[in-house]
Order: sequence, then structure tokens, then C-alpha cells
Amino acid sequence: MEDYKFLFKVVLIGNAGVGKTCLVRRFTQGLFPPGQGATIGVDFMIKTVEIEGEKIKLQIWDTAGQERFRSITQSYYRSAHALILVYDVSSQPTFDCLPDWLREMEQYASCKVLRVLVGNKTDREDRELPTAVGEDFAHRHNMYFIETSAKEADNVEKLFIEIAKELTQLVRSGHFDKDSKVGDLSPADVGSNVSLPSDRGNQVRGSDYACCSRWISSSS
Ligand SMILES: Nc1nc2c(ncn2[C@@H]2O[C@H](COP(=O)(O)OP(=O)(O)OP(=O)(O)O)[C@@H](O)[C@H]2O)c(=O)[nH]1
Repeated sequence: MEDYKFLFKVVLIGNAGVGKTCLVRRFTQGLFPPGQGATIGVDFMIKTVEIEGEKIKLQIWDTAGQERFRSITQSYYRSAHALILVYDVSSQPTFDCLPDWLREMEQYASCKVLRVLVGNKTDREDRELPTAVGEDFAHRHNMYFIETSAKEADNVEKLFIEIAKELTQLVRSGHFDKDSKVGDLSPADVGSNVSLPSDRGNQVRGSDYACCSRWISSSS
């Protein structure tokens, strides 16, 4: 058995070009990749972090933002413990699409999923979305909120560490079924220390979202 306490699946979604791949690369490899292409379908990376002396393995799924991959990427929502919905603070259209992404989440993800809204590219000088606008959206939809810059490595570590902390607490409090089986989308190396949202698929009950409605932080 591998040496970790919990394995969590974290899935990034959001419009093409908002910086999902850069956030994942920054966190897992510590770099800001120069001019890379759009994600095709889905990609994943693994990073183990330490939370209160325990090793927590994060399996981070980076999905393609382009519409044509939507049916592939949707199938990854259901086994996610956390969904990170990313928009670009310098692009109003990426923010305007958030309600569509929320509908997708409600349709395809577990109602127990931890939902995080991320406003990326805070380093840009042509910001269109003030912090308060993102905060307000997250608040209204019971999501955590944080602003990041993958380029400047601002809040990226914090984003993933806070998710790992929160998921660890949720598992310990019985929010997820501890020993439920791994979904069919997992790679072969997934060990037995895995917890999954027990309530999958379309059975969304609005009230269940309240359990995930806290803030991580906003950079101001
Ligand atoms: N200024 C700035 N640019 C960023 C940041 N993050 C990403 N970018 C740029 O935004 C563009 C798109 O980044 P990606 O990470 O490929 O975006 P994506 O969301 O993964 O896109 P898809 O794979 O098509 O869904 C690239 O040119 C990045 O260099 C950031 O924090 N600041």
C-alpha cells in the first residue's frame, strides 16, 4: 500500500484559456509553462502534500475548456471530491459563463463535492472583474473563493493546500463514505485509502451545498 492517508480527486473546469493548466503546473511542478497549447480532453497530475503530519495525495485533473471536449470532461466530474471552477479576472466573458459551468456541476457532480471558485491572472493590469464581484458570486452559490496568479505563483499553493485541509476534515467528519470504492476513471495505482463522494450523479439536493459554503480567502 502506498504511503498516504487519503487520496483526493480535484478537477479543474472553466473556459478555455483561463489558466487551468498553468495553475496545475505551477502547483505540481513549480513552473509557469511558456506558450503551450490548449488541453486536449483531460490530463492529470499527482502531488502529495502534508496536512497535520499526514500525507495527502492529490490527484489533479485538468480538463479542456473548449466546448468540443465537454462530453469527455463531464464524465470526470462525478468522482471528484473537489471541483475548481476557474475564470480569468481580465476577461468578463469567462465570468459570464460561470452560470453555465454551475449548471454542469449540478448536473454531473456529486452533491457532496467541495466547490471552489478561482479568479486567476491577478497579475494582469487589464483586470475587468473586481475581487468583490467574484466574492459575491461565490457567496451566492455557496462556494469557496480565492484569487490567484499562476504566473506570479500567488495563492496557488494556498488554493490546493486549503482544499486538501478541507477535504481531510470532511472525510474525518463522515461527509464522504470512507471506504467507498474507487470509480472506474481512476488510474491503476490508486490505493485503498480512498474516499469518494457517496452520493453521485444527478441526485442534487440544494441544501447539501450548504455544507461546503465557507471561504478560503481572497487576495485584496
Ligand atoms: N498573465 C497571466 N497569464 C496566465 C496566467 N495563467 C495562465 N496564463 C496564460 O493564459 C493562457 C492560457 O493558459 P492555460 O493554462 O493553457 O489555460 P487553460 O484554462 O488550461 O486552457 P484550455 O486548456 O484551453 O482549457 C496561456 O497563454 C498562459 O500563459 C496568469 O496567472 N497570469
